[in-house]
Amino acid sequence: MASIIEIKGLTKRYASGFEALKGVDLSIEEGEIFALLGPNGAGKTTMISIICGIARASGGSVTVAGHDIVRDYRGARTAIGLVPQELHTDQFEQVIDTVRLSRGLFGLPRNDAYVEKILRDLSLWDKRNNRIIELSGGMKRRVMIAKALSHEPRVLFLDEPTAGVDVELRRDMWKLIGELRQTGVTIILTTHYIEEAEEMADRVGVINRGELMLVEEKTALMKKLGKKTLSVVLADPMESVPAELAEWNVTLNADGHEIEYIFDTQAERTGVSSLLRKLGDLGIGYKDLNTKQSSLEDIFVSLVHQEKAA
Ligand SMILES: Nc1ncnc2c1ncn2[C@@H]1O[C@H](COP(=O)(O)OP(=O)(O)OP(=O)(O)O)[C@@H](O)[C@H]1O
Repeated sequence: MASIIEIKGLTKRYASGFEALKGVDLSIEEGEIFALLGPNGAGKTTMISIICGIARASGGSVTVAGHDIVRDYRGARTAIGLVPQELHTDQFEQVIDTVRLSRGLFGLPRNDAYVEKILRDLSLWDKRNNRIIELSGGMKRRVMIAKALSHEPRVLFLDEPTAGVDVELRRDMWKLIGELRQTGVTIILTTHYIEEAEEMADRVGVINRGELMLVEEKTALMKKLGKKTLSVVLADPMESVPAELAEWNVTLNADGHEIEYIFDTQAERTGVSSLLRKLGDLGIGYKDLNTKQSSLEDIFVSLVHQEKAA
């Protein structure tokens, strides 16, 4: 797949001297959904702001659809739709007018059929004549997306698309973003919800303290770094974990019916069979065994720990 964004050696030092980006290299492929995942203050918004021409880089280069963001700002910016973290738009304007206006700001001729399509895609067509102030929070967010799409960009940036929204709305947003991808637009979203990256992204970049710690296909990331948890459902409850199981570092659940063992699927010896043998030796019977994959949350926590230790 061809890349649509090329970021090389990107740095950002704020006037305060704070280094928010410390040499980021990243290439985004056309048509993918890329999640930039990181804790508060990691540098996600700074990176998006630079790519979108809102903030100036201190060093490095970025091209969007082949246009250098500094030398050919207009070309780069035209290829981008940005849905910022904060919702700002004229509250008294009608939905359809605000979307038409956004398109006009890019110097494009009026195109009622296209505007109708995006409003329909975003389930806003029925509300097209409403003033923004009359819409619910979720609808307002969708208006921001419609505005960002109004000039037919090739890349859509969503800066924390579901920050502060309830679970139901978050699921709607995920579905919507999945549908937008079907239209061929490349989507880059920032999030600190691991669940969100896990749900939607093709690839995930983990950023922490201005450094891109890793970029991986989501499934490969899960496989590579994923640990698994083995749950052993006991035939009879235990009061405490026998000393003989200390080397596996197992935990006993509150009612004593289940023990859990976390193991590395990539390790030469996972410890699973030796644990089960030991249970047999100790005469501890079990009724069921389950394993489950660790989430990105676990992966992220272990990455940050590894970095701290280094
Ligand atoms: N104008 C500024 N001047 C100085 N420091 C800044 C400025 N803007 C951001 N920073 C700092 O740069 C770092 C990165 O901020 P940024 O907003 O990019 O993080 P983020 O990953 O988007 O975080 P969040 O998830 O909280 O939105 C933070 O430590 C922040 O305090």
